Amino acid sequence: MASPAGDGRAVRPYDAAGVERAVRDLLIAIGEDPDRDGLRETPERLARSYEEMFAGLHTDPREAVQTFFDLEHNELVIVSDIAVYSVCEHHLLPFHGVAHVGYIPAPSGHVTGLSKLARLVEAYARRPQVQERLTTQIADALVHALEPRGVVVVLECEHMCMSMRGVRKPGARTVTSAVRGALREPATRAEAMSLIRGAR
Ligand SMILES: Nc1nc2c(ncn2[C@@H]2O[C@H](COP(=O)(O)OP(=O)(O)OP(=O)(O)O)[C@@H](O)[C@H]2O)c(=O)[nH]1
Ligand SMILES: [Zn+2]
Repeated sequence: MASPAGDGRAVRPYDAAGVERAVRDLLIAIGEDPDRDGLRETPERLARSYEEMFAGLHTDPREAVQTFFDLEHNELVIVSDIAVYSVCEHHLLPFHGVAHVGYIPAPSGHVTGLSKLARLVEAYARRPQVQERLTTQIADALVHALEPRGVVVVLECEHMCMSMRGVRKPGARTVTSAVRGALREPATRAEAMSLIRGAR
């Protein structure tokens, strides 16, 4: 156990061979033949896919926000409709949708590159997640990196575990938000929410 991923957790290195073995066992357990033509390379493919989809376990996502600009802007900056693809930790099925990320820089705080907000979303999304934690982690990482006056993060996602199985309600949208600092004030929060809605 080593390499803390920015939140104090000890994380084992990615074990591709272990994933391959597990996927082969899974195929057998569901009643499939892992040696038939179409499935022979599936354990290796899925091991490669998981390495990509769970790469955020092995990085400190906060490193995504380390480009700062010396520019004065004391009002809202919002990047909306950032595509989100993550995996729910309950069923290991995808959830996907969009993130809207905004902040108000502090006079003495940092302004970062716009793409860095999307990189931050991406880094935390590439872990087994629940939508609430993903939302909170993005907001708290921005507070930590930028020391802004305020932060707002809104995620709107559809969970495949609710669409293709279980309750089977395709199209149901889960909306989560995390709001910090000055953006908790009703007027500022309302402005942010109307800008997010207006961008749609
Ligand atoms: N709060 C929260 N719940 C989630 C998230 N992703 C999936 N879930 C829920 O996790 C719950 C797991 O419920 P369980 O009763 O343990 O599992 P289950 O029998 O498969 O539940 P069903 O999905 O209702 O069939 C379900 O209600 C899912 O909808 C998420 O990001 N946040
Ligand atoms: Zn789920």
